[in-house]
Amino acid sequence: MPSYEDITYDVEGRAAIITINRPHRYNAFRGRTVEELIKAFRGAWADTGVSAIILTGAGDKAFCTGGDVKQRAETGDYGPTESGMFEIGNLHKLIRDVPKPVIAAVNGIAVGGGHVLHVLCDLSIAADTATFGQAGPRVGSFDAGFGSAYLARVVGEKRAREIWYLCRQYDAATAQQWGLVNAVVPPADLLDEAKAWAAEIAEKSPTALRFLKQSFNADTDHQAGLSNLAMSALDLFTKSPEGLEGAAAFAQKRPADFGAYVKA
Ligand SMILES: CC(C)(COP(=O)(O)OP(=O)(O)OC[C@H]1O[C@@H](n2cnc3c(N)ncnc32)[C@H](O)[C@@H]1OP(=O)(O)O)[C@@H](O)C(=O)NCCC(=O)NCCSC(=O)c1cc(O)c2ccccc2c1O
Repeated sequence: MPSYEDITYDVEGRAAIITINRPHRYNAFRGRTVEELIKAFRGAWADTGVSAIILTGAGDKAFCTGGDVKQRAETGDYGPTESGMFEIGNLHKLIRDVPKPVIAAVNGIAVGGGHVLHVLCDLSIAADTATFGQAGPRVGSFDAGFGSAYLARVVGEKRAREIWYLCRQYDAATAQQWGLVNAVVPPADLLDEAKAWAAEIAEKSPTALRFLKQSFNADTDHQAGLSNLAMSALDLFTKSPEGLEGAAAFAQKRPADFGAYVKA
């Protein structure tokens, strides 16, 4: 069993429970977090005792607030990793490719890359205190891959554009009305509800579920190519003066000034 610093990994019954465990940073991910999430998802894939995977965040404030903007403001990247790579694109593909249903138990704020993670999960159950949104254009980032294209499949073009262009936070009731989440429950019931869904899934044919997941994915698998392109673009953009201004403004708790970057 690998030892983890940024996440916890547990198996209860036939459910693997993966928890992002950086509450001091509102469960924002750095390179190491992403690397550990990949190991955990691969472990759950390989474990024949696991029928479904629950992804959640530690504490009651945040599910995941995306990339660690403070780390980015300090070092210009998301910090060191064993592989030397920041593998968020591979994590996105893995959540889709693991042939077992992934349930997001959204226990608080899901924003930026954290919002993208729940969107990519097969199912989302939210605490009624959870909030949802994208933040990239406010902090010098964007996800022009699954984070925008697949989001538009889930909520429709107009709503996806609103979410990205305005960077607002939406409450759980709105998220449910928009089809972003399957169910909303009181915070105290969230994990039990997710486990109950996982137990219900565990009674079903794993082979049927595997084929169904692959079939649902097939229609949007071309977005993986778009995601590769988007991550290459993002790597360049987040190191540009415009991208760095967004991260610096967040870390310095001031509004970003992107005025110099408007192009004709
Ligand atoms: C999440 C918030 C809306 C919460 O606001 P609130 O007012 O409730 O709380 P605070 O702002 O006081 O935050 C509490 C505490 O947590 C720290 N924190 C919150 N979010 C982050 C974060 N993402 N990184 C680091 N630290 C965070 C915050 O600083 C406070 O700590 P103090 O010690 O200072 O008190 C609000 O916090 C917010 O808007 N957060 C930022 C959300 C955000 O911009 N996320 C990142 C978007 S970019 C991204 O996710 C991303 C994803 C990718 O996949 C990429 C891939 C490749 C390259 C780049 C990528 C990328 O940038």
